[in-house]
Amino acid sequence: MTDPQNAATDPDTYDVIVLGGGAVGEVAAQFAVANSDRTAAIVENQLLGGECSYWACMPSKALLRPLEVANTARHLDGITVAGGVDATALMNRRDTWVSHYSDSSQRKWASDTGIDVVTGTGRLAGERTVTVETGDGPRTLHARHAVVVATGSTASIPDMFADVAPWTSRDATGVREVPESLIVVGGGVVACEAATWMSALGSTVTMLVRSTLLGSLDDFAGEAVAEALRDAGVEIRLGVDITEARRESVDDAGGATGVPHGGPVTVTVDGQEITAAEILVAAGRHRTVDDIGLDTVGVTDPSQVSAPEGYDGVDWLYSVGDASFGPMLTHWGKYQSRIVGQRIAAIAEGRTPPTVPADPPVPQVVFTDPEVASSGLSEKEARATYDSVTVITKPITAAAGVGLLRDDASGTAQIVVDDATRTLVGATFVGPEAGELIHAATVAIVGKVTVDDLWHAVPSYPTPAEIYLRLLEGYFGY
Ligand SMILES: Cc1cc2nc3c(=O)[nH]c(=O)nc-3n(C[C@H](O)[C@H](O)[C@H](O)COP(=O)(O)OP(=O)(O)OC[C@H]3O[C@@H](n4cnc5c(N)ncnc54)[C@H](O)[C@@H]3O)c2cc1C
Ligand SMILES: NC(=O)c1ccc[n+]([C@@H]2O[C@H](COP(=O)([O-])OP(=O)(O)OC[C@H]3O[C@@H](n4cnc5c(N)ncnc54)[C@H](O)[C@@H]3O)[C@@H](O)[C@H]2O)c1
Repeated sequence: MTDPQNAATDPDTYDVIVLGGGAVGEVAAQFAVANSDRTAAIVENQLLGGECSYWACMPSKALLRPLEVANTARHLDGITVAGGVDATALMNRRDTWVSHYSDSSQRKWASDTGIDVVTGTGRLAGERTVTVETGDGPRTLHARHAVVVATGSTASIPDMFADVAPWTSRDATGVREVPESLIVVGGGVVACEAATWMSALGSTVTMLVRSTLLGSLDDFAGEAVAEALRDAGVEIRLGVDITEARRESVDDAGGATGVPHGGPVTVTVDGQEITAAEILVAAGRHRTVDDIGLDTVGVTDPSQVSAPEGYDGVDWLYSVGDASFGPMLTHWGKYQSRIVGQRIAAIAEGRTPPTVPADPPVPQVVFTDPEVASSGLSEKEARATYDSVTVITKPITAAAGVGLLRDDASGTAQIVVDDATRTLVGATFVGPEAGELIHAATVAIVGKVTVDDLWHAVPSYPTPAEIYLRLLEGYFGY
């Protein structure tokens, strides 16, 4: 076996090994070697760039943005918009944004950055060691400094749906043949976003939701999205119980995505049968940590291997992104990767790693129409966390700048203030450009800016950001 400390010329020894080459793993490798002669390998068994680049964020937002623009244009007096959705052109746009499912530009980036990509399935095999099943046989890699687990997640398919070969989010984002009708199981972010574009593409969509839409956010967010989806023709059944799912002829099309997986699907929901041409199961995601050899390094509880501290004081093993038991969001995983990469670099160079704030707020944008954006705590979470909070809620159109964006603008803006420190601890916006508005709240929460100081941060007139002024006026009783 190679001695990791004396293997400078061994092609199988790297300073850092990243297991899993999604968008998050790439950033971990990049920051671990930046401005140094350190070496890194990323082990990847599908496309470099991972779920976000080919099957999640990029294709879904490529499909949703033109729909949002068209909807806005339809609601601006003074211009006329002809026609509806050109499904083929929309899917072509999606294909462009996923680089036609080729990772050649990502591989070029890795090569230009001095990072090796080892193609194959990797597993931890003892301390600082990763074995990889490559097309050319097995390889054993050694890490001088660190191994970062960035193996991501896969769609969860509850047992009830296993035999019907349902569509997952990969099929929905990769849609090639639009089913005439579609049952969507779930009321989370994937379900709401996919219902938006599948309905616009011409599918008759029925959402079967066991609780409410966007249940982790304050109620007004899910209610606004439900109303808009219903207006767009989506049937939404909330609080339902699905007891059976069956499909007479299953055909997985050789693993091809976005095409029918067989004949019609029938589900029994609250005792009643519903049949549709296809079914999309959007019931959350399962972290890919079960078969990656964590047991070979003594890890019995994968949730303990987290960014930024590493595992139980061990400074060579980290996990980031969807695999890390944190929020499953690309920007959050990339943030973890910057922290971990900087930490690995600092330790390798004998420096003290940068300090990291304990609980930075997690922002999220749901790209429905209306858009939903949140950062930090919901009202429910804040009330459970702090002794006393003040919640200020305004119609999003209370700022003239929002009303100007589109004639049908509607939605809600909310801030949550901790009364003890008079600082923002959460914000939620529903409405046009909500995703852009939320970053100011994130900055205020991270900076622990008091409402008294925010009062002097003057938003320009007439921009949507004036909604902050309305909220502060509400706080101060004007
Ligand atoms: C439909 C959809 C839309 C989304 N939209 C957004 C959005 O708009 N914004 C947002 O922030 N987030 C969004 N997300 C979430 C986002 O996609 C994930 O948080 C992000 O992809 C996680 O990145 P990751 O690198 O941790 O994991 P992944 O992207 O899953 O990458 C992990 C990689 O590891 C590889 N791998 C796994 N095991 C092994 C192994 N043993 N050996 C070798 N390679 C391995 C996999 O092939 C994969 O490429 C969306 C998710 C979905 C499903
Ligand atoms: N814009 C974005 O940032 C974006 C977009 C898509 C996905 N994502 C992320 O991807 C992850 C996965 O999204 P998701 O929507 O699949 O998960 P989710 O956890 O947000 O929602 C899962 C939904 O499925 C329901 N569900 C779970 N098990 C079920 C069962 N057995 N039967 C019926 N319903 C069931 C839940 O009640 C919930 O409504 C999330 O963490 C999300 O944040 C982010």
